[in-house]
Parts: sequence; structure tokens; C-alpha cells
Amino acid sequence: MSLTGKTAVVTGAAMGIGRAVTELLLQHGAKVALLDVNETAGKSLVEVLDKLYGRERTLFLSCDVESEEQIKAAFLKAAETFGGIDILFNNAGVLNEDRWERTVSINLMGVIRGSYAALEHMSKLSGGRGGVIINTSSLAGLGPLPSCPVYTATKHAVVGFTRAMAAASVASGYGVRFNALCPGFVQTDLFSAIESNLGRFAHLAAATQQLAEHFGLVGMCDVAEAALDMVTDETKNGEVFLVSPKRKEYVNFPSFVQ
Ligand SMILES: NC(=O)C1=CN([C@@H]2O[C@H](COP(=O)(O)OP(=O)(O)OC[C@H]3O[C@@H](n4cnc5c(N)ncnc54)[C@H](O)[C@@H]3O)[C@@H](O)[C@H]2O)C=CC1
Ligand SMILES: CC/C=C\CC(=O)/C=C/C=C\C=C\C=C\[C@@H](O)[C@@H](O)C/C=C\CCC(=O)O
Repeated sequence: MSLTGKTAVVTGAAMGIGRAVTELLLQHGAKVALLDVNETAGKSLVEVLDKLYGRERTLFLSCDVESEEQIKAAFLKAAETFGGIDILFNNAGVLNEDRWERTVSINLMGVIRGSYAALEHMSKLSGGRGGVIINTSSLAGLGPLPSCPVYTATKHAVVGFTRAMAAASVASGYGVRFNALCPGFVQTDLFSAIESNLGRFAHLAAATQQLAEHFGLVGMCDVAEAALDMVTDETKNGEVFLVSPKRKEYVNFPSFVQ
């Protein structure tokens, strides 16, 4: 799948992994609607991107993925501006074990809200032209992090939701692929703020720091390239891409259907 002329929506696009994916999508010819709750960061990034790629290929929309209303409005504006939506990257996420309901609302419910709102524009059953949705999970979506059980739960749930939606899409004829991205530790603001966000598990911060040292940091470019692979390879549906310093691979899950 060529990205030239395609329209992508990226949530949490203003910083970190979302910014890296946004820039890679633009480099490959896509138009990108950048959605983020951080208006200052979003607007200053778009100023930079406009100089590199032209004003007609980017659009910043202030959007809190905790709000279905804001998601729907942003997706409608993106579709009206660029003539439809082909790619959605549900990337916005936080790690906060103290404010754990908000963590669930953003990391899991935000992915569900975004996926369902995007299908209104992307599904072939509702006049869309199909496409692909990439949901950002984590290596913590494949194995537990004792220092952040709620974050772990949201990321495991994103994997399960993505794989189920991939099957539902085939069975329903949406024409929309669903894949999950599972990065290891990446040097971003989220990663930098871990120790102050572990809440009742703050006493486990050292163990998590040791785990990060054990795994090492994965490069932002490697993460973005993995996301791009799941976008452009039209054979990928229901796939989970693990990206850590030592492993860049699609995960094989056991089948329990006898
Ligand atoms: N940094 C890491 O080690 C890893 C991060 N991830 C995941 O990658 C995704 C991006 O995280 P990072 O780039 O590391 O974090 P980051 O903190 O650098 O960027 C997150 C972006 O999401 C935005 N955001 C936060 N809450 C939002 C909301 N309610 N609505 C809209 N935008 C919102 C922030 O303003 C920010 O621009 C998250 O889902 C995170 O769980 C996954 C694996 C590893
Ligand atoms: C703390 C989260 C930091 C950044 C966000 C993120 O999603 C990063 C995830 C990176 C790696 C996750 C690794 C998960 C590993 C698990 O499968 C188990 O191997 C960990 C088991 C024990 C951890 C030891 C401990 O923390 O006590």
C-alpha cells in the first residue's frame, strides 16, 4: 500500500512515538491529522512540519481521547479537510498508577473510542474506502510489569481488542485492518516520568529501572518503522509487532481452537 495521497490520523501526535510515526508517514507521502490534548506542543510541531512538507499536508486538531465528542469532531474535520481517512494510529497514552481510572480511560477506552469513530469514516459498510488501524500497546501488553499493573492491563487489553477487531472486521466486511504495536522502553516523556507515576507501587521503581537497563532502549525510528510496516503491508491484519533492542518480530499466539 502506497501512502501517497493517503490520509492518516494520529492521536498523541505532538510528542514521542506519535511524533515519530507522524514524521515517517509524512516522509512517505501521506497527509496527517495530528490529534493531541497538548495544543502548545501540537501547534509548534505543525509549524515545523509545514516548513518541511507543506501546509496542505498537515492539520493539528486539539483532541482529548477521553472525550467521544472531541474524537468524533476531530475525525469529521480530518475527513472533510483531506477527503476521507485511510489510516488511524491510536497512540495517545499515559502511565499513572495513582490516577488509574484515567489511565484506563485514555489507554484502553481511548483506543476503543477512536477505533469505533474511525470505522464510521473508514468502513466499506458506511461508504468508506477501508484502510488500517494501528493501536499502540507495549511490551507490557505481552508480559506483566509488577510496578504498573493497571498500565499492564490496559496494554494487554489493547492487544486483545485489536486481535478481536481484526477478526470482526473480516467477518463483517469492514475492509479495515487492525494491528497492534508493542514497543519496549523508548526514551520519551512518558518513560522519563515513570518514577513519579507508580502510585502505590513506587517501591518497585528500582526493579523497573533495572528491567529497563536489562532490555535497553529501543530507538524511536525502529518503532515508527514497525508501525509503517503494519500500515503498508496489506497482508497484515490481527498482527502484533514486538519491537525491542534485540527483537523486531511479529508475535505468534497459541491457538486454543481444537
Ligand atoms: N515510552 C515508552 O517506553 C513506551 C510507550 N508506549 C506507548 O506509546 C504511546 C505514546 O507514548 P510516548 O510517546 O512514550 O509518550 P509521550 O508522553 O512522549 O507522548 C504521549 C502523547 O500523547 C498525548 N496525550 C496524552 N493523553 C492524551 C489524551 N487524553 N488525549 C490526547 N492526547 C493525549 C500527550 O500530550 C503526548 O503528546 C503510549 O500509548 C504509550 O503507552 C509503549 C511502549 C513503550
Ligand atoms: C514502566 C513502563 C515504561 C514505559 C512504557 C512502556 O510501555 C514500556 C514497556 C517496556 C518493557 C516492558 C517489559 C515487560 C516485561 C515483562 O514481560 C516481564 O518480563 C517483566 C517481569 C518482571 C519485571 C521485574 C520487575 O519490574 O519487578
